[in-house]
Amino acid sequence: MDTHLKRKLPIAVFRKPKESQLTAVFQFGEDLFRTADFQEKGFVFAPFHSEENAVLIKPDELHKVQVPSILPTQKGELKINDIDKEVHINLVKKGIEEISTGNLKKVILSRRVDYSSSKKPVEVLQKLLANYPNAYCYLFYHPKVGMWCGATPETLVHIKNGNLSTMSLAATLPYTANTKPEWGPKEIEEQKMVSDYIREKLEHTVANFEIGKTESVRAGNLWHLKSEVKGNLPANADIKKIIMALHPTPAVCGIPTQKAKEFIKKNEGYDRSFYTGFLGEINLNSPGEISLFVNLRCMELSEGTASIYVGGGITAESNPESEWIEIQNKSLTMLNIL
Ligand SMILES: C=C(O[C@H]1C=CC=C(C(=O)O)[C@@H]1O)C(=O)O
Repeated sequence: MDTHLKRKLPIAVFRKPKESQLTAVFQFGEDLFRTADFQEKGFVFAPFHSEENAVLIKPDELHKVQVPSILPTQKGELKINDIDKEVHINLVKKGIEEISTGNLKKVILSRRVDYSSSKKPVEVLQKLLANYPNAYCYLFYHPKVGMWCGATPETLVHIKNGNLSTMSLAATLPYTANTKPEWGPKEIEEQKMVSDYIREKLEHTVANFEIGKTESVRAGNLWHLKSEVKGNLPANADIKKIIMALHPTPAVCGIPTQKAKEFIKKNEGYDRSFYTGFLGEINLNSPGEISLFVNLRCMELSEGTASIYVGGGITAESNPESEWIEIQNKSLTMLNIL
């Protein structure tokens, strides 16, 4: 992996949640390929704004190894970056105002924070694997795209043997050991909006469509609300259409989707790039097997800088100060690694 990175060649390395196998996809040659219809074989990496097709890393060589067991890192003093607190609070207030006009029901508002870091990518990946066994941990590099890594708790879609599964994941509270979180109406509504959206998008395409019960799940130092979703695909299903119907869900964009997208583009004041896009394997193990995740709890690594991306769902009930604390807590997932 080190040699490949030194030669500045495209690579994607990932480990699925709760699994111990690490997969590395090596592409020889720096061509920038894109998927046309998700029928290709490889690893895809898609930005939030999907005007262009997702980047594809072709598996010129594929390696699967067991993840070496590494102990989780001891957490030291964390330096949270409070710069731009006012900027974010004002953005959230603007979101709440827009919701009060009836133009939007929900919008995810985010920011990017730069930290200086000289950590080697391999070391960052090792730490992600050791600290977040329940997350999808990855490292992605393409000389024409950049270097990204993360530990995401959110599935976009899995497809295998015609069975489809996804999840409705939203709402956040700090993780507390030994006690289950107490969710308020704001959080319950916030997550329900995601479930309703998925229902609307898939119910008529997928047979035996079913949304499971909502449960609290841990993601690092956070709790979220999650419902599992499943169904069966018809034999002639258009995979690209299904993926693009789910991306972006109101867990990362908002309701209604188009208006929320426009609000985000106009007001966030930075380019989300691949944050809140999606990534993962397509047809790598067998034709028709797809395993995609939403790019959350992630960072972009460039010379001496690690840029952490975080956001949170804003509804009519949101409190700007609490939303600020929430994204600070979310940024700890990556900050713990640096
Ligand atoms: C947009 C993010 O999280 C989403 C996923 C789970 C909970 C969320 C929330 O509570 O707002 C967000 O919808 C992020 O981590 O940057």
